[in-house]
Amino acid sequence: MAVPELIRIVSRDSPMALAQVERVRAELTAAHPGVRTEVVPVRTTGDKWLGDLSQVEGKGAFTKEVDAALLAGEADLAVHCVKDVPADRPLPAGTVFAAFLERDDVRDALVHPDGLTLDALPPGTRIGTSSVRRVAQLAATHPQLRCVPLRGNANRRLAKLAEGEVDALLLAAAGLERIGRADVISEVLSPDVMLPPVGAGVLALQCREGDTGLIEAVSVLSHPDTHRETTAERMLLHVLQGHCNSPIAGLARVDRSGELSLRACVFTPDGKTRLNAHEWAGRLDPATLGTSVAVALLRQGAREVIDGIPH
Ligand SMILES: NCc1[nH]cc(CCC(=O)O)c1CC(=O)O
Repeated sequence: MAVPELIRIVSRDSPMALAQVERVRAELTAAHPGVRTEVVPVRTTGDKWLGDLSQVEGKGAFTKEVDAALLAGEADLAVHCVKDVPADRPLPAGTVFAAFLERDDVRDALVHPDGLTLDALPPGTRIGTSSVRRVAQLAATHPQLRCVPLRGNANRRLAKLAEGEVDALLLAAAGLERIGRADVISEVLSPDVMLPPVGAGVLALQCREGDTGLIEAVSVLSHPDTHRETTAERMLLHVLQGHCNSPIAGLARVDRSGELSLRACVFTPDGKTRLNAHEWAGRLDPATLGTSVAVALLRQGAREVIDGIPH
């Protein structure tokens, strides 16, 4: 196998994204000593536009410019948070996932300056989050709290918290760890309290379809159980065909015996309706499990819930 001498890696230019690239570089050079890597940072629409994401044309606000650089040949390998890669459509034509890295923490975390936990927050506490998934679940379990729209990368959100624009934040624990700020976490929320989004904590490596040498070289970084979980979760989302305003959560897990299961929820924005499905794969392959759980949710009325939300 001819490993390319130089691999140019494209990614968003946020501190979290660049930390992700460093992990990929470290894993690549460990697997292929002697390989050189170069970083090609790009700023995406999602980084530039700090308003409502549903007002940005189409999905993929955090991936479009990265994919374009890959397709234009300005880089050879793209690093994405799977969570930010649209699952309702195929990957951009001419590109493929070459690997899913071992999954990090999937859970959301509460950041409160005085270290309070979610249940201890006083009524009216302003929680900075623009995630419809977080807002819906919080509305259901903690209606006394107030969600305030807040966008921008994790570092900017922490700055806004410090400035007093909000009283607390909900952020992915994995993201905080990546930027070296796990110290601000006051509580890591169990998936039973806050079910994570599809693809939480997973990094994907994407290549040009024809780049077979690179695809083969990069595929050694792939983590088989993460691949199974991610495949089930993304198929769920593909079948459900949600939109930017539809709160959907989904978490697949491979347990100690190697069994794959998938739990997923579809909510109304106020959290008052919560459709729930949980299935074990048994003899089903991961993608078929994703379809099966989606169909279970559709039978409970997920289509009507999703289409009934303005977008
Ligand atoms: N939408 C931004 C984004 N994309 C992925 C992560 C977290 C890390 C991950 O799940 O891979 C975050 C930040 C957050 O939600 O706090």
